[in-house]
Amino acid sequence: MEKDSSKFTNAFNRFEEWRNNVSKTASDKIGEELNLGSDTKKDATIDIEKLNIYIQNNHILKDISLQLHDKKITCIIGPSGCGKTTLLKSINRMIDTTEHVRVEGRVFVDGEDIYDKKAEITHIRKKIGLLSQRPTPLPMSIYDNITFGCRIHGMRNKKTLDKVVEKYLHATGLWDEVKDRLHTPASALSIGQQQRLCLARGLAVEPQFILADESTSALDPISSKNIEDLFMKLRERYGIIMVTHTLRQALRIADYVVFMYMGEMIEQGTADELFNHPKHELTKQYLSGVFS
Ligand SMILES: Nc1ncnc2c1ncn2[C@@H]1O[C@H](COP(=O)(O)OP(=O)(O)OP(=O)(O)O)[C@@H](O)[C@H]1O
Repeated sequence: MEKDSSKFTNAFNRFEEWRNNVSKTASDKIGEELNLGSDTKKDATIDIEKLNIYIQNNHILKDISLQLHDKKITCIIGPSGCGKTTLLKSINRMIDTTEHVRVEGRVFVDGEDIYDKKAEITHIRKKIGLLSQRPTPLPMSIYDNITFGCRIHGMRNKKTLDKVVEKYLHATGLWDEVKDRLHTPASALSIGQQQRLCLARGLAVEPQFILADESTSALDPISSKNIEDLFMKLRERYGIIMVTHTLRQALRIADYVVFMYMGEMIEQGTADELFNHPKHELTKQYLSGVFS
């Protein structure tokens, strides 16, 4: 049995090495092309205070208090059904789209209580973009996908919109791949390209935070690595909060980790604290594969 598992680990490590080599060119290019300009953006935080969420009277999130950091990647991990996606959706009020939901507690984004009666949802979602599990291009051209949010927020000038399209296609390493077909349907792009386009669309409205819900799980290994590399670059400017099922992915990219179990936040800390010195027995069991 031990022999089998070491065979598996060796095969996995060889696969990772291959993937790193194959994706190196693409990832170098993203590094070169990602020019987001000088960073004058002030650091923001997300403060979650005693958040409880009930769906159809089931207590889904239990008394979560947590601070999420700007310019860092925080990975939310935990077994299936523990509430990771619900937590993510509660941070930009996507949870409001769930039927029979009740929210108690408060979520402050850059000091603003997003559950305050006066809070404006469009404004909140502009501050906190969401990248879903599967790419969700709008049924329109590449160009219109990127400018969609900007137009909603009142940007009309054609030259400014052209600049936005070029900037964020560069930022996501897509410019060279699509610059000659900006006005063709986004649906014709590969799945990996579509996911980068969705990220470019989210970035174009200048959010403070990016939420990513297993955003690489539907992608092939190379496209998945490209998105990971992008996140590593983007954290110079944005706070990224990412739900992942893959512990190896969290190990590769997380600055902070939050471990959840059955609706509760069991443990949180820096990646080093949580992976190398977990305090809670449940965290230790989860990391060692006792349950998944
Ligand atoms: N719209 C809904 N109606 C009823 N129950 C829901 C709804 N959305 C989520 N739940 C329940 O809330 C709990 C948490 O779900 P959630 O999707 O947040 O978990 P998760 O940790 O992201 O799971 P997974 O890793 O499998 O995606 C689950 O028991 C789920 O069945």
